[in-house]
Amino acid sequence: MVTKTDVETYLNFVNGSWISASSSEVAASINPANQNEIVGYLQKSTKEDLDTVVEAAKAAQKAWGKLSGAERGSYLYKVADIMESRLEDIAETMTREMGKTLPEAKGETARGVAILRYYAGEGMRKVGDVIPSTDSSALMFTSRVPLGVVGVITPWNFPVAIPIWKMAPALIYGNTIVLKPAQEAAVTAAKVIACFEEAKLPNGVVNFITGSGSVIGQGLVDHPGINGITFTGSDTVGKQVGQGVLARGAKYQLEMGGKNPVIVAEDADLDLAVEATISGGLRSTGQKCTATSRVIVHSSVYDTFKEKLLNQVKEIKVGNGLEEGVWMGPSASESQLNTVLSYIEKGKEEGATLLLGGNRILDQECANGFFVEPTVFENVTTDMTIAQEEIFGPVLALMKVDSLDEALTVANDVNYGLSASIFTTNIQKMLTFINDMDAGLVRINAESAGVELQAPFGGMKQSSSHSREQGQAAIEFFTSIKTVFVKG
Ligand SMILES: NC(=O)C1=CN([C@@H]2O[C@H](COP(=O)(O)OP(=O)(O)OC[C@H]3O[C@@H](n4cnc5c(N)ncnc54)[C@H](OP(=O)(O)O)[C@@H]3O)[C@@H](O)[C@H]2O)C=CC1
Ligand SMILES: O=C(O)CCC(=O)C(=O)O
Repeated sequence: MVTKTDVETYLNFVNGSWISASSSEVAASINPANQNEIVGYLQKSTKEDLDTVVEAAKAAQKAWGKLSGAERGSYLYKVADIMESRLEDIAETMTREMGKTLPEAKGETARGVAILRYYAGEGMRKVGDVIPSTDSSALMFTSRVPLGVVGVITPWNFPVAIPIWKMAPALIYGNTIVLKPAQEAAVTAAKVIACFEEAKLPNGVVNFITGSGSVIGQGLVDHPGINGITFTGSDTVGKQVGQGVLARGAKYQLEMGGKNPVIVAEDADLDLAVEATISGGLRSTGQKCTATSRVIVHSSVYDTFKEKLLNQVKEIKVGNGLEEGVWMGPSASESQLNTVLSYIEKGKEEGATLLLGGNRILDQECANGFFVEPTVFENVTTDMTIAQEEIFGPVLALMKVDSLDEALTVANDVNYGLSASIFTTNIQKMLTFINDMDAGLVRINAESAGVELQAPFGGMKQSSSHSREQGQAAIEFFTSIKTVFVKG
């Protein structure tokens, strides 16, 4: 039975104050490890609420943009310190709200802190170049200006890291922001915003509004007061966001799906490859856009690799991510669980062989949650749905090949191109893979997941809008270049 007692209601954060939505309606965010537990209630905001939020962000932008980068950076350093002091609470909320294990949630929150400090430092770095003019008495240089108000639309799978890796660069380069987090992780996002509140950024610089994707997400996309949208989420919604923003001439950046392969060559260190396949594919219950989902293995080592993999996957402890010793939590929501189960059914129908898992876990401790067994298929061919579509669940598809050429053909035979790994000890194979793999991140002897905050992140093909986030690449989206010509 669901009880409402002691459950906090989270408000929108607008112009420096927490306020209710005009609808007076709230939506519950529930714990996917125990659907009877409500983690918090969130505002069901309306288009009118959104207008107020955008107005606040717009009004604050000029003064914020005029601060020096160092001044803006000093605010981000404060936010980082506050978030670090609240790491335990934020991480625990994340685990309760979207299911990833507590150590992963702590790691992600620490990463959020590090991203804030990285971009705080960016406030002191160069933003332009001096370019020689053909006129010898003139000075020509580039400068960067903020876009204005940036709409930040984020998913539930990295409820701290993704909002921060979008908000921190937006802010350091002088934009103000409106964050609309995914409903399934909005309590965690509210706790992140509370760190910005505590750091006393000027009113209106950071704003937070919850509500449905179709009303508030789409409302941001269509809003004339929003100068740029940065989005991470599904392929379908991402394309809709891009088209909507383009239609009114604003700027957009999309990070969408992946169908990431790992190639295991005949000369691979198989123990390393097994460990990385499990970590890359099943950590966070497979809910990473960089998760390994296709495991392309050379026929000469296939049987040994398979046996080692199955032996280790069988040992995975699934359960509530708050409990010590649990390696894999639940799917983040009932709808995500049903999506994963329907892909597993599709895999069976289309002729793949189910080697392990494949079921919802309904035993005592897991009965009220959205748990699914770690699942391994073999005899998967590239035309099958489970070899083509992003599952976002703990499902590995084994595919047998006879050469690196064949492995690369299979690996590239998808619409996505986010991340890819190879396990090999042969330098020539490494170089061929680096050259011929169509992915924004190519990783050698390392799992497909794992992003470093100081390096560009983004995909090829339909994984992104061909832009890059994080590191210094972020400046390209969050600013416009101004070319200045000064005649002496
Ligand atoms: N690449 C990645 O990192 C991610 C990929 N995914 C993929 O997407 C699938 C579905 O996940 P889901 O969370 O539903 O992803 P969505 O793309 O639906 O959601 C991402 C964000 O967009 C918002 N949104 C929804 N509809 C609109 C709209 N019309 N206009 C603007 N914003 C909108 C959502 O709000 P709200 O939460 O209120 O719906 C959420 O904040 C997963 O199974 C997975 O395959 C999901 C998450 C991350
Ligand atoms: O692998 C990571 O750390 C980041 C993945 C990511 O951006 C995502 O899943 O949305």
